[in-house]
Amino acid sequence: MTATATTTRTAARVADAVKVHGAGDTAVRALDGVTLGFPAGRFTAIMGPSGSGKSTLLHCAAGLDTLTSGSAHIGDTELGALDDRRLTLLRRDRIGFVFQAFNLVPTLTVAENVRLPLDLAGRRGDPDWIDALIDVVGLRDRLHHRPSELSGGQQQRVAVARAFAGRPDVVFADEPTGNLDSRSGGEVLGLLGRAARETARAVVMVTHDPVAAAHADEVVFLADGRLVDRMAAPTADRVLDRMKAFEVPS
Ligand SMILES: Nc1ncnc2c1ncn2[C@@H]1O[C@H](COP(=O)(O)OP(=O)(O)OP(=O)(O)O)[C@@H](O)[C@H]1O
Repeated sequence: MTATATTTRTAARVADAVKVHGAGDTAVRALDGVTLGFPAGRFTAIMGPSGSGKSTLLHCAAGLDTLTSGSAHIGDTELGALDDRRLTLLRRDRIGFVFQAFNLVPTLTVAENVRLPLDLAGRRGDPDWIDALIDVVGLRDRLHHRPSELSGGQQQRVAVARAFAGRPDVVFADEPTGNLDSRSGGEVLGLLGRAARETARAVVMVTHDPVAAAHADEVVFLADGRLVDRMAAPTADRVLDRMKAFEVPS
């Protein structure tokens, strides 16, 4: 029998990740030995109580912050081995970001905003890829509009297309629907999952919202800086129940 080539590539990962913020009496161990991989083609949500280390994990996995010990990789590249310049280039060329604030440039059109990271990097990019992205996010009839002429949901769809424009290994999203109503938020979340699967990229999202997390292929739960649970094929009710279990009875 021939072996099938179905092994999923791990787009980003952390191993034994420890992050201590501050020093001395005020030191906080925000990550306490997390080992976790984010597969290509999958949408992963990170959940956990306030202060459990979600943002710290996202920032360290994305090279926006450095680990105290352990390692973080994007593809085969270990982030701790890079100097500041190489880390900046890696973030620019191999990682996409989507934030709660859409962060679009108001004077540029939709098409120009999507291409912006490529233009700043002096890269031509892949026109077919960008063309396909425009269809995935459903903005073909808005390409020449400016952000102020778009709804919040449409603006965040532009930000999603921009995050994928440079064919990154992984897209990190930090509360991407925090500024959207539930319908637009649902559209953006559906889009993040579809973009992950159709472009075979990893999408990693931090959220507080069980409804948002239910759009992911898998939810990972942090508590006190540790990975304490994972849930495949999540539903909002199951995620909510799992979150309730973190609440300490008073
Ligand atoms: N720059 C910092 N300096 C000191 N402590 C920090 C810093 N950043 C985070 N922390 C602490 O590290 C712990 C984890 O914070 P983090 O922001 O990663 O948690 P979180 O799960 O994202 O929280 P939330 O859901 O409230 O956004 C918290 O105790 C927090 O107070």
